[in-house]
Amino acid sequence: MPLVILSGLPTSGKTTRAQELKTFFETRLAAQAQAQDDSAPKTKDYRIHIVNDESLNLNKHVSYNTAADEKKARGALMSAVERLLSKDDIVIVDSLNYIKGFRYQLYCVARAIGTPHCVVFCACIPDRARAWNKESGAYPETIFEELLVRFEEPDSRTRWDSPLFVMVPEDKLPEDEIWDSVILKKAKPPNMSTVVKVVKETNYLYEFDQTTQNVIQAILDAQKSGDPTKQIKAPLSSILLQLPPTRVVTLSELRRLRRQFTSINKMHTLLDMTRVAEGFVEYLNQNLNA
Ligand SMILES: Nc1ncnc2c1ncn2[C@@H]1O[C@H](COP(=O)(O)OP(=O)(O)OP(=O)(O)O)[C@@H](O)[C@H]1O
Repeated sequence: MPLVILSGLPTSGKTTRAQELKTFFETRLAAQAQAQDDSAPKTKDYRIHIVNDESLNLNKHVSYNTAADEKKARGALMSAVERLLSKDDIVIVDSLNYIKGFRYQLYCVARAIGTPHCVVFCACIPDRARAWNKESGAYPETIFEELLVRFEEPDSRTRWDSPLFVMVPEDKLPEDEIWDSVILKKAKPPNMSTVVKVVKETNYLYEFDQTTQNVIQAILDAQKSGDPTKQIKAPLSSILLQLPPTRVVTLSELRRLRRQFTSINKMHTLLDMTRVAEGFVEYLNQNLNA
């Protein structure tokens, strides 16, 4: 049965999704068994496993410390997948899976035993994942920031990242699409998130630049004409921008923060422009008022 590879930034909601997926598979498989044959034994003849740091007794504060520690942790993950995956076992790999070469190796394990696979990408803006990490204390701050920079986002154009299901924390799990592609193994039309992604990639950086530039322009306009203590409504953002009340923000400062925000986020080509604008406003609120 299939291998489901989760991928996402640290503390972006992967384990939450893994549990949701497990419950979904259990419910749907049980309903299917019931519908097929009422006299069928009620015991399940399939197993569903979540492989993650917790199941492997790995400590995030240690596993990502050095390249050697990471290699060891990835080795443990890979061995568990190789041991568990079979025609009767669904394996959900709940880990960052942020290196494309590693996702390729996982895909090869599924191929080797002739079972389908898919990638579920938990897309989440870095600021939100950062806030969740602060709350949960899952990763030390420096390790969190390093992982953010190194993250290699899944790309549905590669065979090992396809089929790819992309969702932000608010999205409903695309249960039927996942079921069709990895359990029923129907030939899959590109899913909506994939289509949206491909369209976006062409213009993404241009739109990203325009969106963040518009936020900066809104600040400059407000500073020129208005009361600097008021909150500014920047284009596309429902989150208000709060300027520091006691000083004027310079253009070079804004440009520097925009460069930083761009370098952290430009890889995340799945964000729509509303999220980019709001992410940038939140980033400015944090950094201008620190
Ligand atoms: N949709 C959501 N809404 C609100 N909070 C969420 C949501 N998803 C996850 N969280 C919170 O974010 C934190 C991290 O969630 P979770 O453990 O699922 O992430 P993860 O990506 O598996 O983390 P890790 O990288 O540590 O394995 C938790 O404190 C959880 O409560």
